[in-house]
Amino acid sequence: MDHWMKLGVWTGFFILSLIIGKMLFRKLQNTLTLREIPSPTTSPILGMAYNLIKESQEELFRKYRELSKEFRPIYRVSLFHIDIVNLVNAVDIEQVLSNPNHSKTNTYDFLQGWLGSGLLTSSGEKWQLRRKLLAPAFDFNMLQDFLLVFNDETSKLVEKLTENLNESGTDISTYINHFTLHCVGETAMGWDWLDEGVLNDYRQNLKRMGQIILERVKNVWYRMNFIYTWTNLAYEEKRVILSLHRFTDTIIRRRLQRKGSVIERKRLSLLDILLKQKEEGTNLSHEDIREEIDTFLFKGYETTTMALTMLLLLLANHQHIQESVIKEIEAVVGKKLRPLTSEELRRLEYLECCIKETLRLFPSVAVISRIAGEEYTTSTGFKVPKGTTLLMHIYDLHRDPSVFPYPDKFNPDRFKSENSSKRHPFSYIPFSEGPRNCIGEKFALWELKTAACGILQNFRLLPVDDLVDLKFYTDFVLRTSSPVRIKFIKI
Ligand code: HEM
Repeated sequence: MDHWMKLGVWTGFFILSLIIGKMLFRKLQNTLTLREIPSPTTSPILGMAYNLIKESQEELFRKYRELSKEFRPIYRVSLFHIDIVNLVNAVDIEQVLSNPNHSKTNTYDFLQGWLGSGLLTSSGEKWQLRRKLLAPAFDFNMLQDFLLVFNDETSKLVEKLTENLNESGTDISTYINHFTLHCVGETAMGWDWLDEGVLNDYRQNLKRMGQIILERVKNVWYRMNFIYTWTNLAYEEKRVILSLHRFTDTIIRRRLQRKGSVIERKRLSLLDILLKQKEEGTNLSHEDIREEIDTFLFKGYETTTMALTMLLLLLANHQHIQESVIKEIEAVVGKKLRPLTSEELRRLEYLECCIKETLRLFPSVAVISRIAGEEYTTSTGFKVPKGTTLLMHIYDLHRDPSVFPYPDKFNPDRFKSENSSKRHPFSYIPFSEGPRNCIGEKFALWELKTAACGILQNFRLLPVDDLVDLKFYTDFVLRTSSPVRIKFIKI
């Protein structure tokens, strides 16, 4: 090696050391800044990673609830060397959600193989374009079309429940899953002609996809792409994604093969809206369309399943509240099952309070995350460095006793306008808030109201299991780990 070459190597080595040194110094500085934030005592090196590996998902869910209670409004946990800041109060959460510089975390990257960079997973300019493109699919006129689907599917749900009445109670998951998947499937793609067997496979694949992502979130090694790629789980994920994509591709292709322009169809689905935009010159590839359809299904299916399940369970366990809802339905709609109008839905105000209270106690999306895009100071004076992972625990925010007295009690009156108008706007956020709030909020409310109304016109709901015995866990959606049973008494 000649003199100049040696000099070059040493200079390179020196510059690299400087860069690494600077990074380590910044990491140390950030760690010291974050150490100011209160934190539970955990395993010294592993931190919460120890709990992630060792404990069941139900146990972890319970542990986080305890931490939120003990450390409200803010606490820090660590996973090996990574510090995570947990927020449990309205002011701090507003600070994060209303600032677009705080971006989504890499947990959303785990979804990219399946959902590409669609509305949920994209950011910046691409997200803005997509949000604008999809907004017409959720406007009042489209919702009126979607209501036709909700009405049809409610009739089928009531029919199925009637055929399968069970003295010892019905495990409602099969029925609710079927209802919500059909609602979102038909409104997204107009798939009313689909075969049940194909749908069943699709449902199984969706479920497995959720489990795979949970495993990636839980297992620190699986978070590292260069290790994950070589695992059996990654291999299985590829297979599941292939099936999910094949399903959506087939539907898009079949729709395109139908005669005539999509603009001429009367009852439109989200797919029609996107194809219409393409016909009118918007630059949308087949993959772009598929990723939005898949996102719609992913976000619209299990969130509403959980909400409807918990609404029925809470009503079964609170007979006097169920009676009041039934009285309202009789006054607004009558006793006989029939298609509802949007005006009738609007007038079912007490039912809406029950849905809101259900989503307060059991928000389908229990936690959302962001990466701090810039350094900022929390309401209680702690500095949060740029790049910090932030978890916002909607579940615990909704159980803040200073905002919701007797927080564990099911009390829909909290949402009557006279009781809720003075609350901080970020103290109740089941659909999130700020620019990245849920685009499907109205869709979900209309669907839930239609189903609950049809069911209560036909059945009295009685409890089978005690609510306090239910165990929960969460991945992208809140879930129960045991079946939810209700006794349906036909009237
Ligand atoms: C009870 C039902 C629902 C709940 C509780 C819910 C909740 C949420 C929450 C909390 C977010 C923010 C996620 C985050 O920031 O990480 C979100 C986003 C989103 N939701 Fe929903 N959702 C529901 C139903 C639906 C439905 C029915 C659809 C579509 C049909 C839908 C589509 C979306 C989409 C596309 C986003 C991403 C929006 C964006 O980033 O611009 N959701 N939802």
